[in-house]
Amino acid sequence: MNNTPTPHNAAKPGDIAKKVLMPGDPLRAKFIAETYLENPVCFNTVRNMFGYTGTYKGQKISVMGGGMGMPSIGIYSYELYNFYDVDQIIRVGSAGALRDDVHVMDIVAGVGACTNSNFAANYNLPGTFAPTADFELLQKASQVAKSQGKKLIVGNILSSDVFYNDDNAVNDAWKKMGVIAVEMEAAALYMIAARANKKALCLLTISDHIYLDEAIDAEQRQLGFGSMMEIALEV
Ligand SMILES: Nc1nc(Cl)c2ncn([C@@H]3O[C@H](CO)[C@@H](O)[C@H]3O)c2n1
Repeated sequence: MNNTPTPHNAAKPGDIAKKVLMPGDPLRAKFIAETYLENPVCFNTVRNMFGYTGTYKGQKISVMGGGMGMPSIGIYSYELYNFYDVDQIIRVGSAGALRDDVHVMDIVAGVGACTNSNFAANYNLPGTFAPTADFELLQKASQVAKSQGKKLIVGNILSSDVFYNDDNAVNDAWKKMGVIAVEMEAAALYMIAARANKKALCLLTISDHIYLDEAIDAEQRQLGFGSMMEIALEV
């Protein structure tokens, strides 16, 4: 470990567990810590990107917000992997469905993350990098979901730099390739993990549908998120 604390994370060496859950919203990180972890201790309040470490079924685990967008999760995940010796980060987020057979409240695992971002330019590659989830984490999540009697939809997702598309035709283009849903962080997390030779997985609860008129209320959002959390905590 070096450079800790960082400009973005006040945690000291040893404050953070090897396993980290990462929602986008730091208030969601606070909720997860207070709801699922025993004796949660806050290790970061820099920029209000809250991070906590506690135990779940006796195992040390941390939860920290990653923010919205690839630059943000790129900073926090880079520091966790490279400066705090974190082994695995599971992003637990929300996404908008593209496929017609995917609906709000469904739980999705991104085996791959397409992107319109230029994030990979950082690595000076002679071609197109394929950001992918760690197979062991994905396999475990699939097993846990099955043991909990839950459907886990596994496939390609899209990490977009844009929430408000100027031309929604872009959604049609991604949909024709079978992309399940759109969010804004997974591709960067997968690239940062690959470069650091660490593990990452993105689990998503579908909160919107780009094409179908489906919406969920706050209670359903909380319920759906909880169902996904019950999987993520066991991976
Ligand atoms: N582009 C986009 N589109 C839709 Cl329909 C989304 N639904 C949830 N998100 C996620 O929630 C935040 C945006 O509200 C982002 O962090 C993103 O990962 C979405 N991001």
